[in-house]
Amino acid sequence: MPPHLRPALRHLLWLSHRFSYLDLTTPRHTEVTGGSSGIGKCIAIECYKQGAFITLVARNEDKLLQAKKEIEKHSINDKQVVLCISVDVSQDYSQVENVIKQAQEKLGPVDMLVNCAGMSLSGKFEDLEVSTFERLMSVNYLGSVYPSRAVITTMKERRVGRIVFVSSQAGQLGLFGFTAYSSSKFAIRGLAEALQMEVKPYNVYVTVAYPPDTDTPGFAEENKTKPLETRLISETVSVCKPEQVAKQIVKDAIQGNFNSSIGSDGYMLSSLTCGMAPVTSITEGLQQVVTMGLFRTIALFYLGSFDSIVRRCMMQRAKSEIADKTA
Ligand SMILES: NC(=O)C1=CN([C@@H]2O[C@H](COP(=O)(O)OP(=O)(O)OC[C@H]3O[C@@H](n4cnc5c(N)ncnc54)[C@H](OP(=O)(O)O)[C@@H]3O)[C@@H](O)[C@H]2O)C=CC1
Ligand SMILES: CCCCCCCCCCCCCCCC(=O)[C@@H](N)CO
Repeated sequence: MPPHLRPALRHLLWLSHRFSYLDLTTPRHTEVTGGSSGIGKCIAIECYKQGAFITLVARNEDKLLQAKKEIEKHSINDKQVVLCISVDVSQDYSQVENVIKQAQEKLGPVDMLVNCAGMSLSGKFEDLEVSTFERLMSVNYLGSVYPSRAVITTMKERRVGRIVFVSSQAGQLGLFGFTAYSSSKFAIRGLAEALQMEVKPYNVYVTVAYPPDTDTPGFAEENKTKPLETRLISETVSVCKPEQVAKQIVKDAIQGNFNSSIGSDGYMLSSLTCGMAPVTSITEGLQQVVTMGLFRTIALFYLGSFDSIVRRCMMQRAKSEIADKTA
């Protein structure tokens, strides 16, 4: 057998025997950044319903307390705890490390970390402030690095752990209006792929979720400033409920799947953009191999329609400018 075939076969064998289910009823300590609103709050509820202990991380204390109350309604036993931590995950690493240490002293080592704190701002490249690029990179990217960095050593030592990153469909393709947002979400994928290769031998599994537009307070905020082009392009895919997105993310995370996506567009996008991402099952790998050409063909049609939306909007604007001048 050629020598390079041997590790490949070993990998296949490992895939077919892999058993890495994380049982949240044990109970597990799950920490959710951005857990006070939207997708993060629904993820916390989903884990709580399965018996986990929860730490919520976000800045605004009122929102945290309100979310805590809402989550506690779903308890399945009277030992369950919801802890709230108010911190900005994007500012100071030592502060993030400190508060996570305090949470671990109270509820034990973190078994699952969900990096869901994030924000989106859209606009044409030249209209976005330079500070917006810095802000989105620090919240969406560094805000995922800091908490992960703070828990990874203990996870490796214990040979237990899940790290979930919430990227976006806009972290799989670049769209009009998302120069600042998309790049911060693409960055997460690079981090996740590299980290997964490092921690897999320690039984720590990384999941990257790529949700579509989801009906949350953050989405409503984003829509206030969305360019027409961005709105029309993203309307190609329907808006999801945060509960549905959260269910899928938690399911993929406890199964140890690297990729988590929603719906048929989500499935196609993830398959098409799998690149050198780690593969979690033989079926997944086979599906990617078989569907690649077909999905690229479908994608060419999508790209054509996106380009024509952009061109139409440009012509429309030019027309109304001329009308304004002549009026
Ligand atoms: N909704 C959507 O359409 C989609 C969202 N996503 C991603 O999912 C994640 C959640 O989105 P969504 O539920 O809509 O967002 P929301 O705006 O509803 O909630 C965001 C949460 O993150 C917290 N947060 C924001 N900034 C910080 C910070 N610097 N430090 C600590 N906590 C912070 C917020 O609390 P506080 O403000 O009090 O700090 C809040 O709990 C984001 O990463 C987003 O990019 C991905 C695809 C689609
Ligand atoms: C075979 C190929 C299929 C291609 C399908 C392409 C569909 C593209 C639609 C992209 C929508 C972008 C959602 C961003 C959501 C987000 O992150 C913000 N809402 C955050 O607030």
